[in-house]
Amino acid sequence: MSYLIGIDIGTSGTKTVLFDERGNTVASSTVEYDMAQPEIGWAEQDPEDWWKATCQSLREVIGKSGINVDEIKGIGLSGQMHGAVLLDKDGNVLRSAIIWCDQRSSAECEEITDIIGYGRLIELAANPALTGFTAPKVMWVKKHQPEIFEKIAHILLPKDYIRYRLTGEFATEVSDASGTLFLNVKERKWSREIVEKLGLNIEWLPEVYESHVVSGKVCKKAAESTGLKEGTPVVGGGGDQAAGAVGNGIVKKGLVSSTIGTSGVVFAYTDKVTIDPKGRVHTFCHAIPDTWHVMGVTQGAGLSLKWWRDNFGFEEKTLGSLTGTDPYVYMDKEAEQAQPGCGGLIYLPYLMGERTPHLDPYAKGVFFGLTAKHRRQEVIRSVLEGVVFSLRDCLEIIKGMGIPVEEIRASGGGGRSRIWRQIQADVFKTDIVTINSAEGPALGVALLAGVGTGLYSSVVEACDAVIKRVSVQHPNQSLFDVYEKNYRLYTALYPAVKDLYRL
Ligand SMILES: Nc1ncnc2c1ncn2[C@@H]1O[C@H](COP(=O)(O)OP(=O)(O)O)[C@@H](O)[C@H]1O
Ligand SMILES: O=C(CO)[C@@H](O)[C@H](O)COP(=O)(O)O
Repeated sequence: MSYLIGIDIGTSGTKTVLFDERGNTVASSTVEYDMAQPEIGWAEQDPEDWWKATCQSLREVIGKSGINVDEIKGIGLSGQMHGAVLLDKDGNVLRSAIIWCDQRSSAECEEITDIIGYGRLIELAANPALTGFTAPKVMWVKKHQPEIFEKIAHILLPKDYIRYRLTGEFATEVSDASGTLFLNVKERKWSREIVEKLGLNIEWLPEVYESHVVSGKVCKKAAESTGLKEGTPVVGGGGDQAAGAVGNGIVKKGLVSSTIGTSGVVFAYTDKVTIDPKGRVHTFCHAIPDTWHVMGVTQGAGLSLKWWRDNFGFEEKTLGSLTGTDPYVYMDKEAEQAQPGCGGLIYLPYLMGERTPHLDPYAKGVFFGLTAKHRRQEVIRSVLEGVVFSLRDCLEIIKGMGIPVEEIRASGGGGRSRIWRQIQADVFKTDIVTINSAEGPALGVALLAGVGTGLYSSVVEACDAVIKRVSVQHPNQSLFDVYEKNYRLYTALYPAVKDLYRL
């Protein structure tokens, strides 16, 4: 039997999954870590934590499965996108990684737009400068930490730092590279013009591969730390959204995924570069040659529920640890006890600023319409509903761009929740489908590894062989009016308060 491994360097933890060649999960392990917030709107992680989590989860997966590591034919890497990992000439990490949801670089976004020009930036990078992306983070370091900037010899994305530790190679692939703002997204190669105009060195950027291509092999030192066999091939892999899309079979026109991880993402496949002139959704390379995707991103999706659990969910955490049940499951049950619409309580999930549709790093969370009648149950449910309203904002823009939306597949940690999926069906007024695997990004990059090592002839063939629909939740028409009323209120709230965010 041949096996494939997918490793996903998520924001809340690293998940490693061993699959058999038919895409069945053989063993899985997740190791969590923290996100530091040194200031409001800042977000950093220590790349060493990702590496330790990768080693531990690989050892656990290999141990649990009991397989012979010779049978692992390939490894794929997926990860949270956009983070800036800065290394010196000897490969040492220069500072904590500034990650995707960090909002400190709005001045640098303006500077980048002035230097390159908005129109030219869209022509080259297909996207405007946003605080989420890598380039503004590097420019922030250039301005605020010149002593670190002058030592930079390599700029890597989170999963590509893990690739460096696993293989010793400096490499990335097109889907994740798209989120740096350094890539010419149409031509699928670095834009020398952008990099040099920003006063950076193109030599600092790694080799860019297509996502299924073998980028290196597990080195001796990494084999000792992880239990893998030296020489195991590691393919390009994908940014977690493109990887998750492959793992959900979003590899054809009309298919769309709605993912609730730490962030929330509505992702649609396209066979040509399709750009929102207002830049509210991202246009990136897909993990399949000659294809692209658009995606709307809400910053605080699963993060909102995690924030609630960590700060107010003492009861659910206690119950969870007593019974061995995930506290989120208790929270789902509580949300089920509240009426849809939450008696007019509306939540804006802008805990880490917002990308789609507002592109506003200063946006903040709001509970609107609280009354003495509201209980804990309504508050939890309003968080679930507010996140889905934000995903609907993403979906509306994608539809408005003329991209066909024929089937929506739920994914991510939040996609495991039946009630969160039903709210999506009711608010989107469409069926919500689940597939036979919940491993999303890890499965996606394992399939890419299968293509790169010859087990499959193409990504589409791999997805057709492995991914099957298993459930459909239909929208409940009787709830359309209540949700429509709340969604209208939701969309009116941001314009009403946005000027106050900057005070
Ligand atoms: N049973 C559940 N019900 C509702 N939400 C859940 C459940 N399990 C996980 N989640 C949500 O999923 C999020 C984590 O999703 P995941 O895809 O693992 O994140 P990431 O890739 O960002 O690390 C949590 O923050 C939580 O909000
Ligand atoms: O910034 C984006 C996509 O543009 C996020 O999707 C990150 O890639 C983090 O993902 P999760 O940790 O939520 O999976």
